[in-house]
Amino acid sequence: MTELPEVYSEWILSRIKATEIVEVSIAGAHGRVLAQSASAGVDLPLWSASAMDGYAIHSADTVTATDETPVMLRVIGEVEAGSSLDPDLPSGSAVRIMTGAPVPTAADAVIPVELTRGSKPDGWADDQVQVLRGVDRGANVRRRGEDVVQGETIAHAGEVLGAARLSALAAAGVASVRVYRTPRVAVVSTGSELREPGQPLLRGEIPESNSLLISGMLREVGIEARTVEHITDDAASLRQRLAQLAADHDAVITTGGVGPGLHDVVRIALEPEPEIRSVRVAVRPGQPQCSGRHSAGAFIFGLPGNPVSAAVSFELFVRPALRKMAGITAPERRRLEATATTGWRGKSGVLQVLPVTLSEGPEGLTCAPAVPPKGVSHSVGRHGATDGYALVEPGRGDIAAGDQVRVIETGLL
Ligand SMILES: Nc1nc2c(c(=O)[nH]1)N[C@H]1C(S)=C(S)[C@@H](COP(=O)(O)OP(=O)(O)OC[C@H]3O[C@@H](n4cnc5c(N)ncnc54)[C@H](O)[C@@H]3O)O[C@H]1N2
Ligand code: MOO
Repeated sequence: MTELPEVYSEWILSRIKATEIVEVSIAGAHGRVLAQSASAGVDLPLWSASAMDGYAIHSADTVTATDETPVMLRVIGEVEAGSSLDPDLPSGSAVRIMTGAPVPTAADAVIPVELTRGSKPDGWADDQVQVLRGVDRGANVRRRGEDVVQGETIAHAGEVLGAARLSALAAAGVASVRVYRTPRVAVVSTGSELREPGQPLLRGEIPESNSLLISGMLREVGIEARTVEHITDDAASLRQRLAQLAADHDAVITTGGVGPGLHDVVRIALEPEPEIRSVRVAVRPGQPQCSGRHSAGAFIFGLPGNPVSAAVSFELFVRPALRKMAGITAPERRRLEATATTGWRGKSGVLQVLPVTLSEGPEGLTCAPAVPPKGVSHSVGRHGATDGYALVEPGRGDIAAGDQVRVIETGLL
C-alpha cells in the first residue's frame, strides 16, 4: 500500500511542535526565529534630524534666494551629530548642522552646504552665509517617527531574524528578543560500503556523501547539525545508538537502510518502535520512508540512501517539519511555473520530482532535466547542477517540450 506524499507529510507535521521559547540578546540572534512579535521601543528617527550637511534655517527666510540675489543669514552656532544642543533660531539666522544631528526646534528646514556660499576655502561660513536657493518647509529634515513610531510592530513571530531585521530592532532600541530554541538535530548515515571522501576505495566501496548533503540542507533551514556520524550496518548497535541520539536530540535524520533489503538496518532497528512506520510513498524518487516519534523522544526521519532520493525526501518531508519545529511561519521556497525545453517520460501513479536546471530567457523561465529522468535516484553527480525540482502530478503523463511545469526553486543546493 502506498501513501500519497501530502498524506504522509501531514502525518509527520501533525506529530511535530515548535521547540520552547528562550530569550536571547540581539547580538546573538542572527538567523534565529522570533517567537513573539517585537515592537519599536522608540520613534525612528528619535527626533527631527538633518538629512544633509548644511544649515538649519527658517524656510520663509529663503523665498527670494537665487545665485544672483543671495539671502544673507547670520550663523549663530553649530550642531553636530551626537550634540544635545537646541539653539534658539531668530528669523534671519542659521545654524551649521551635520547629517544626523537634531534639527533645532525653532528651524523648519535644512539647506545643503552646496546651495550656500561661505567665506572659508571649503565653502562653509563662519559668521555670515549666503543662501542661493529657496527651500521648502521640511526640506532635508527627517521627521521624528516618519520611519517607525514607538510601539509599531517591526518583526513578527515566525520570522527569521536576518541582518536587516536585526539592525531594525537594534535601531529601535530593542536589546533582547524571544526566539525558539534551535532544534538539536543529528544526521546519521548508514551503509557498510561508505568511506570518508578521499579515502582509497576497494571494489564495492563508495565515498560517503549524504551527510554533507543533509547537513547542508539543514543549514539552509537555519540549523547547524549537532551530531553527524556514520553507523555500520548492524541492527543491534544501530538500535542502541539511535535510542541514545533520540534521547538528546529533537530530530534524527538517517539515510540508507529503509528498503526491503536483508541489510536495510534502519527499518529493522526501528521495527520495535510503536510510533515509527515504514511507508511506501507515491513519489519518485523517495519512495521508501521510515519515520515517526522515537520512544526516547526525538522524531526520526529515516530517508532512503540513494542520494537524490534523500535530497528529495528532505525537501518534501523533512524541511517542512523542521521549519515547524524551528517555529518558522514565513513563506516556503517559491514554486515557479517554467516551460520545459525538452520533454521527458512521466511516471504513472506517483508524484515525479525531477531535478532541473532553470534559465531566464526572452520567453521567460525555462527548465530542463538536470539528471536523466530514467535514473534520477542515484544521479548524484548531475544532481549537483540542480536549480530546482519539477513536480509532475501523478496521471499527468509525459511532459512535452513547451509544456508548463511547476518547479520548487531550491537555489543553491
Ligand atoms: N527489492 C527492492 N529493492 C529496492 C526497492 C524496492 O522497493 N524493492 N526500492 C528501491 C528504492 S526506490 C530505493 S530509494 C532504495 C532505498 O534504499 P535504502 O534506503 O535501503 O538505501 P541503501 O540500500 O542503503 O542505499 C541505496 C544506495 O544509496 C547509496 N548510499 C547510501 N547511503 C549513502 C551515503 N551516505 N552516501 C552516498 N551514497 C549512499 C548506497 O550505496 C546505495 O547505492 O532501494 C531500492 N531498492
Ligand atoms: O524511491 Mo527510490 O527513492 O526511487 O530511488
